[in-house]
Amino acid sequence: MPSNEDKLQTRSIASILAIFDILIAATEVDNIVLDSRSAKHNSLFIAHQGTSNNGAKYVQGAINNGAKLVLVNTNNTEQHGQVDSVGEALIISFFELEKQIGFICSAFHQHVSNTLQCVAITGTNGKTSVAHICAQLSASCGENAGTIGTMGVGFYPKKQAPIKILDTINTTPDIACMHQFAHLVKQLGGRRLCIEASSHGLHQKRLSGFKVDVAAFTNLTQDHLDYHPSLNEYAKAKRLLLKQDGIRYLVLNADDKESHRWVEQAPEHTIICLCSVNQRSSASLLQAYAKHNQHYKYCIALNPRFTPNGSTFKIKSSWGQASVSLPLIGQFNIANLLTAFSSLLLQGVSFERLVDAVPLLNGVPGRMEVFESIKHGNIIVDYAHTPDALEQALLAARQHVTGKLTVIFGCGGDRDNSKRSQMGKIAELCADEVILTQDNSRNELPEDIIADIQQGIHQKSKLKIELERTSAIKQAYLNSCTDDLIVVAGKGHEEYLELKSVREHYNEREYVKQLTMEVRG
Ligand SMILES: CC(=O)N[C@H]1[C@@H](OP(=O)(O)OP(=O)(O)OC[C@H]2O[C@@H](n3ccc(=O)[nH]c3=O)[C@H](O)[C@@H]2O)O[C@H](CO)[C@@H](O)[C@@H]1O[C@H](C)C(=O)N[C@@H](C)C(=O)N[C@H](CCC(=O)O)C(=O)O
Ligand SMILES: Nc1ncnc2c1ncn2[C@@H]1O[C@H](COP(=O)(O)OP(=O)(O)OP(=O)(O)O)[C@@H](O)[C@H]1O
Repeated sequence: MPSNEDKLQTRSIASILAIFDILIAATEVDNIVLDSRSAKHNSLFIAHQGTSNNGAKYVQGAINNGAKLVLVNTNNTEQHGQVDSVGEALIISFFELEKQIGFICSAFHQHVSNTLQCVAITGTNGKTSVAHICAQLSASCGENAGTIGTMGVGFYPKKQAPIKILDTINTTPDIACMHQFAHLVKQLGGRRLCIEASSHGLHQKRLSGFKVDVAAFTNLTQDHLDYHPSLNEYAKAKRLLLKQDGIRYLVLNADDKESHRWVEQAPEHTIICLCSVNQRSSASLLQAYAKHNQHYKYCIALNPRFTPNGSTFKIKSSWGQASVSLPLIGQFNIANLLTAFSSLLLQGVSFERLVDAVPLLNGVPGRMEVFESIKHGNIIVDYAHTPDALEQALLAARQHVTGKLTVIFGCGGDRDNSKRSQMGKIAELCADEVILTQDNSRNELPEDIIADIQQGIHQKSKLKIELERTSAIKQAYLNSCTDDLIVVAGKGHEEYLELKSVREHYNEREYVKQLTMEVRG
């Protein structure tokens, strides 16, 4: 496998600049970066206007790190193409640079996104799950697929175990990284790319120049109100995905009322697939609707039955119907499956092959991941960190427990604090015991965050507080019986705890695995 450092087949930067009437001598750059800290020998650094800073401040830093070429914005047409030198580096002024960053990065990477079947997923919850389910199904059906999102850049080769290529800081990385990572996936033999489009990423245009074939929307509930001024603005940011280049298909969650606005604003000629895990009534309505409108398809799940390890249900769709057994916990994973399934059907993957691939699915690490125990209750490690996700996770867990359901969670610091008491309320309502602990408290005191969560909890008899996360898990575990279930929410796959702005190593999945094994032995 090529490492991230390997040189990719890229286009000459001089030929790209020539499109904009900027003529420079043949100059080879190895990569394009928007962050001076990632610049290396032979990089092109593009000074991008961010939300709080302008990349122009970091030109010298990029040059110190080895950047050979730098593009900086000018609003003066006469300065367009002006070249200054600093040591051996060239700094080129570019008129309205911001509008062309996507094109430049895309052209440098041979417009790779045009050559991949790209599925972009947005929504408050389920993006990572859908992206990974989609890539896994694709690989099982014989088409290698890559993923870009919260879990970094991944690759699902057909007939082999998935590969983690690299970690990313953001769910939706910056423009230069998006094109570069897509190129890596292509280089590994990827035919499909499943990407997570976060509301921040869409609002900050991190998908500029990226061609998307299928846009999928999972759901909308409250999150990120520290960044978006209102829920309406947050919803609008998500709908920016509709403006992405190349969209031919939309996959929408018909059970979420926000989907109506997606339908209203859908680009002309897109084919829309409506998914539903709701009751028969809505399902037959969708079916009838799709029959009378050639722009609509449907994909619905009927009669779900929950088993200890997942669910069985019938899929009815514009492409056919079949009974399936899904080895993932929770009703929301049925919805996630339908979204991934429909995206692939729209792109021409065979219904029968997809149906055969469903029982082979593996869960996404840290998403409703069950650690079984013989002597005590099982533990589920989950990434729920929004009110809706916590509710869905606990409702799902309830379907798999006969004894006591305990939830252990905290909330992140320096982020939307209005969700804290709501999460407290949901925990009290859906679990028998609530243990509050620390999450990534960042610059806040964990005690203050816990106090905010407690505002939503009235039955104090249900409540325990244990600041130290592993102690909270251990205590709950040792006090549990075999028919009890413990859900530890918030950290999922992450391998750190961010306290006082310092990231300490912390791997909850490893800890829980050890704990359940130790006591077993
Ligand atoms: C608030 C926010 O979204 N910030 C993101 C944003 O930063 P920014 O626009 O403020 O960048 P900036 O600091 O103004 O810098 C401007 C430019 O200078 C560059 N720079 C900056 C510093 C430096 O030393 N050298 C340098 O070259 C930056 O790379 C950037 O190109 O653009 C950066 C590059 O794309 C992101 O890394 C950064 O994410 C920060 C780390 C972050 O925490 N973002 C979170 C809120 C986020 O985006 N989350 C979503 C997922 C949300 C979800 O869970 O659904 C995500 O997609 O990750
Ligand atoms: N379709 C869904 N609806 C509601 N909750 C969901 C759904 N899918 C997953 N969840 C819950 O949300 C949590 C996060 O899931 P996932 O990582 O797939 O979402 P995400 O949108 O990628 O989140 P993030 O943007 O924070 O990375 C899961 O651990 C689970 O508890």
